[in-house]
Formats: sequence, C-alpha cells, structure tokens
Amino acid sequence: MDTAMESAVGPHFSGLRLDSRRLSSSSSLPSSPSAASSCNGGTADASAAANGFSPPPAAEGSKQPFVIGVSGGTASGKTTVCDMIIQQLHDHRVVLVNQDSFYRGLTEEESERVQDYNFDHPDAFDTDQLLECMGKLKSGQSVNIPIYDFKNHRRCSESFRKVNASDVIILEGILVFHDQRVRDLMDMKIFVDTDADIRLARRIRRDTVERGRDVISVLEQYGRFVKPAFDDFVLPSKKYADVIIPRGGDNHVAIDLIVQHIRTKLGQHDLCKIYPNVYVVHTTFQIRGMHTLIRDRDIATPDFVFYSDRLIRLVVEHGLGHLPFTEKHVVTPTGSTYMGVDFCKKLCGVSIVRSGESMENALRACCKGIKIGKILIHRVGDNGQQLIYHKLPLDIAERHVLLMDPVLGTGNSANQAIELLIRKGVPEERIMFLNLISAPEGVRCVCKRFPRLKIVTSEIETGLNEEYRVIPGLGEYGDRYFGTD
Ligand SMILES: Nc1ncnc2c1ncn2[C@@H]1O[C@H](COP(=O)(O)OP(=O)(O)O)[C@@H](O)[C@H]1O
Ligand SMILES: Nc1ccn([C@@H]2O[C@H](COP(=O)(O)O)[C@@H](O)[C@H]2O)c(=O)n1
Ligand SMILES: [Mg+2]
Repeated sequence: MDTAMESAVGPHFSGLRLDSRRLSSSSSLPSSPSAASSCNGGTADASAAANGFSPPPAAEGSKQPFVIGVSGGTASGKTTVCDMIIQQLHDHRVVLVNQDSFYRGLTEEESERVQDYNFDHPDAFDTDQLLECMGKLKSGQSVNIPIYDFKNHRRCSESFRKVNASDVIILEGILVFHDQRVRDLMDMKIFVDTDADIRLARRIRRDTVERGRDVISVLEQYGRFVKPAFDDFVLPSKKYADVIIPRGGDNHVAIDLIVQHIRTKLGQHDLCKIYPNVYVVHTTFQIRGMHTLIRDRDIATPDFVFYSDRLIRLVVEHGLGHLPFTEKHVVTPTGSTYMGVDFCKKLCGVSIVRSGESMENALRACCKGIKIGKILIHRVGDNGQQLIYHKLPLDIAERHVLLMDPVLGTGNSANQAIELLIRKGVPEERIMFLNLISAPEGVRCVCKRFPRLKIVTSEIETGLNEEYRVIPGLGEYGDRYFGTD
C-alpha cells in the first residue's frame, strides 16, 4: 500500500501531498454557517468572492435558487437518490449538477498510467470551474456543463449539457462538502450513508457493467485510492450535513421528507412569503406547457383560447378552494355517512371589461348559475383621468366577490375596481382577485393598499418594462383571446 501511495504523488499525481496542506488549511476554518433557513442565502456569494471567486451579480429583485448538496462515499447511492428526488418532484424547476462532470480530463502522460491516477482526491476536480458554473446558475444564467466519460477518463470535447437556471439546484458528488467555497453555496446538505461493504459490492458491479472496468482493476483502485480518500476527505465532511440518509435509495421515508421540503420551498414565491394572501397555483409540466403555448406569439387564436381556458379554469378552481365552507354530512349509496363540506353559496363574479370577460365561462362552468357583474375602466386622454362604468348585482355587499382580469400589470385598474367594490359595501376580505399572470409590481401595489384581499394567479412574472408592459407576459390578452389583434 505504501508503494502505491508513493507512486501516486509524482508530478501529476501530487494530490496526496498537496492535500495535506489543503486539508489542514480548510479544516482550520470554522464550519460554515448554513444558509438553510433562507432561499436568499446571501452569505454564499460573499464568501465565494472572499475566496477569490466572484460570481456574476444576481439580477435586481431576482430570487436566489435553493441549492441542495448531496454527498456520500462512492456507490452510496447519491446519483440514485438525486434521480429519485427529481422523479418524485416531477417539477421543471429542479436541476441536477454532478461533481463528476468537473473531473479534469487526463493528459496523454496521465492516461498512460491511469492505474496510478487518484480520482478520489480533491485535485482531480476542476473546482474553480464548478464554482463558476454554480455562480452563474445562482445568478439566473444558464450554463454549459462538461460531459465526462468514465471509460476514457476524458471530457467530451464537443458536447456539453445545457443546464438552465432553476429554482432548485441539486449538486451531488463524493467531495461536494470538502471545499468550503462549494459548501457555502448550499442551503441544505444531505449525506447518503451506506455500509462500506455494500458500496464496494455495488461499485464492482457498476464499474464493470457501466464504466468499462474489470474486477481486479476496481479492487486495486478501491484499496489504493478510493478507500483512503473516503477516510481522509469524504467521511470527515459528513459533519457538515444537515440530513443523513442511511441506506440511500432504499430509505423511502427520508426521500419523501426531502421531496416535501423541496416542494414547500418551490411553492413559495418570495412575494407569497411577504404577502400571505397571494396564492400561486402549484405548477406542473402541464401548466408550464400551457403557459408556453399561450405566451408563444405565433399561436393560432383557437389554440390560445383553448389553453387560456384550461389555465383559467385551474385558477378559478384554486380560488374557490379559498372560500369558506360549512360542514355537511351525506349518506352514500352503501348506507355509510360521508362527512363532507358544503360550498359557500353567497358568491358572485365581477369581470374587468374586456379581457376579464374571457374568464366568465370558466367561472360559470364551476359555479352553476353564478351572477356576474362587470366593471369598465375607461381612460380619458393622457392625464390619467379615468371613467368607471359598472353593472353589479344589487346585493353584492352580501357576497364573496371573485374579481377577474387575466393580467395583473401595474395594479392601477385592479385598485380602481377594488375601490369601487368596497364603496359598494363589499368587505375587503371578501374580495378575491383572480388572474392568469401577475407582475410583482402589480402584486405589491394591490397588496399594500388592500392587505386583506386575496390574489390567486398561475404565474408571477419577471416585471414591467419601461412602457409598463408585463415581461415576459403574453401581449394584449383581450385582443388575442377575442381574435381582434
Ligand atoms: N438501493 C439500492 N439497491 C440496489 N442497488 C443500488 C441502490 N442504490 C444504488 N444502487 C446501484 O449501485 C450503484 C451505485 O449507485 P449510484 O447511485 O451510482 O451511487 P453514487 O452516485 O453514490 O456513486 C449503481 O449501479 C446503482 O444502480
Ligand atoms: N475516470 C474516473 C473518474 C472517477 N472515477 C471514480 O468515480 C467515483 C466518483 O463517482 P461516484 O458516482 O461513485 O460518486 C470516484 O470514487 C472515482 O474513483 C473513476 O473510477 N474513473
Ligand atoms: Mg454518482
């Protein structure tokens, strides 16, 4: 074993020697305060910059993604656990980054003596490049991640994997907790803890089946590099973990808990944390797909109407779920009692003419015979003067009001309409504003003025441009829906 170690510390294999210096300097640093409680993890970039790496600044007002680090020994099931989490989440806002992608490619000389190369040493990875990619992702930019080939120990020179900026980034690898700069990027750290014998057995099978190795070479590499590096670097980094998963992918309870935790993080847009009466419909690939279609400027009107209607229906159903209910018991055909609830009956809809009228059918489809009033806000000239026409149910003050307008932009017309409803005697807390997309500026404008009103939307936008148009938005909604564009 000693001879093996010696041969591993030559010019290109200086990992072990360099490492004792690195390890002592990093182990003398205090363990990083985890930013687990905050999605904004402000410490991460600052400390990365302090270590000589400056990620590009985040766009103003953009929220920082939630970064989860997953570490553990080789073949502990890190990749398997991450795949399971991503599969269960079934959400496009989660991306996986593998530390393996940042293995340095071997030089000709190193390739000739590959059996002497220590792939388990921190120096085997290009950590600066990993930090640069993570910094870009954290600041909302997409990145091209190298593709590593375990059979020839090189990166594919031509192809990359494009990873888009996302709300949750999972970073997995044997040594992702080793370097403090990488640890500091993480909001949550998970260590996959699997028995060493099981890991060795899995590694033999995986490397012979998938990575083009034979059993002898796997065992030699394991004894010479993998196990010592596990003891020196991987195991000592376990102390940084917030969550330890025993048995890896077999531990369904732990994986379910982690999935739930990520879902909570995903469900909370920053605006929802500030304004608790703002609700964003939980996104799925179907919802994202429908948004993609209606935002496409080239979509035909019938398709725009079809997919808008589907989305509006979801928003309406979600909004109805926030109305009060009363208990109701019924007897089923089997003679059993079903302890249910009764819908709130004192309801009405109010559409802001003209685009709000596109939401009326969905409301009628969900609430049979519902009364629907209308408000028209008419701008006169350029001096900000407005005329408001309305036709509202006479008993509106006794009803819960579902106010409808597909796009919440500046919030000015919404506020005018809400003021009118309040003047008509509707209590603020009985008004719910339903829309398809909301600009953060509009949400703030409405919520500051009417903090007890509820807003239900299906997506929160980036913001407004200089012309007060919603970005990315979907254009003139009324014209597109009614085919007058
Ligand atoms: N719970 C499990 N039961 C059986 N085989 C597993 C389990 N988890 C992972 N494996 C297998 O073990 C090997 C190593 O798992 P992998 O997820 O690649 O580990 P890591 O990424 O930690 O190296 C793979 O071939 C994988 O299919
Ligand atoms: N060319 C390479 C590169 C890496 N390895 C081994 O991979 C292990 C890390 O990947 P896991 O999925 O197992 O975490 C690490 O232990 C290296 O020994 C390799 O064999 N060849
Ligand atoms: Mg792996």
